[in-house]
Amino acid sequence: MSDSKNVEQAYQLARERYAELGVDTDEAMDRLSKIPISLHCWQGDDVGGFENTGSGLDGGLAVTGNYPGKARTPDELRTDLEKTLSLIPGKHRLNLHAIYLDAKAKVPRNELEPEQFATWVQWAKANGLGMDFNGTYFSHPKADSGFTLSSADDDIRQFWIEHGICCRKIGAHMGKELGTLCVTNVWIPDGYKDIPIDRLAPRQRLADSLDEIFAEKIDPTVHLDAVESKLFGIGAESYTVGSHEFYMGYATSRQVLLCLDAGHYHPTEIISDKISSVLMFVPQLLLHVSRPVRWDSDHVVILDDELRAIAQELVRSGKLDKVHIGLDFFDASINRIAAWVIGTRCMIKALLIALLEPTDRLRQAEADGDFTSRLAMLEELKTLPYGAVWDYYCARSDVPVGPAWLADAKAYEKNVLAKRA
Ligand SMILES: C[C@H](O)[C@H](O)[C@@H](O)C(=O)CO
Ligand SMILES: [Mn+2]
Repeated sequence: MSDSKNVEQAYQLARERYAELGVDTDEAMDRLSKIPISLHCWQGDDVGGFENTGSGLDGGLAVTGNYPGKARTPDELRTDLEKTLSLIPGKHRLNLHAIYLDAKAKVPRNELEPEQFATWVQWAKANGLGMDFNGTYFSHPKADSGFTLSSADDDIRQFWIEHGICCRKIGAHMGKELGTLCVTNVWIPDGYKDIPIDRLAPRQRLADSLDEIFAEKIDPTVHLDAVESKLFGIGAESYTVGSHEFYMGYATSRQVLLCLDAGHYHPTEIISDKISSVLMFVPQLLLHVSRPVRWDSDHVVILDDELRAIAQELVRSGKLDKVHIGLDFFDASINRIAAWVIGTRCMIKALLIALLEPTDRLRQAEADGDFTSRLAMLEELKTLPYGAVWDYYCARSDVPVGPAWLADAKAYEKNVLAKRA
């Protein structure tokens, strides 16, 4: 009782501080509550999926750690997601990969249909969630050569084109069923470990394959396509077919969404600075918010400078409605539910901080050439009591305030995860 009184009192003080700067904290919270984050299913089981083919994770991806209790079945993953979502304020989305099908019999990836994802759609409906989708072009014998949609082998390339076509149909079905548009993302691992002679031909084949996948027009109010670039992967260090330049050109010329993954660039490159440029040329963006530590390590997202900069850019640009915010990290060295909760709460917190900024005032200082005030204000804003607004937002959203969620996650670990040994 006294805790909630403290939260309320701290909020009222914070509200006044922000009001002095012309910022309406209630309005910021209302806007925040309408921004969905697409939670990636693959944090729950280390990108394993439920195909049960015995193929390990590949495609240049790596998950480190062996924390006990990972989800082994679709039901376990859904239960873990329910727990996770109960600790995060707001209404969000689920981002599912094709290898997370829920089917009794084995179904080849080039024959997948909405039927194998029916339980996921039912579950999403029951929980008021939208869904996004991804083709899985890795962890499969037909990806063993290191090439999929850009393969020189016509059979292999055809197999993956068919997979891409199936996935769009599944994504469109999800969008229709759930009444909220689904983004289906394409990421492929194709590349060479060592220096290639022909850099062009695989890229030409990739463009042709994508054109075939995207040939059928789908109602953009139920489904959109996205393509994701990458700098390199383990085992594909010298050449990645789907580079940034390739996909920037492809997405611009075909007017599909570009996916910016925070871990897919040179170590000092940041996606926050790309958002405004890219949005000038593509209709919408998909983000894979991640945290690269020295490489594309997919660490759990935290409230660091780049996360804050991404959120600021989305708010300041006024383009929140053109950007689909997805997460992409996987850490098997800590409690997986906690990893989801930490990363997602940080993403939402970063958006709240950005929404609490007196942007018009800062913009005016910049327009006036008063860079002294711009810098001074940016620094002063860093110590304003956004934590009190965040706590109040959690309380009014009926989720734990402050670190209280951790006890809940630990209890779940003891009562559920630990029993999965
Ligand atoms: C599992 C994801 O699809 C994958 O992480 C992809 O989005 C990526 O970022 C690959 O590095
Ligand atoms: Mn990604």
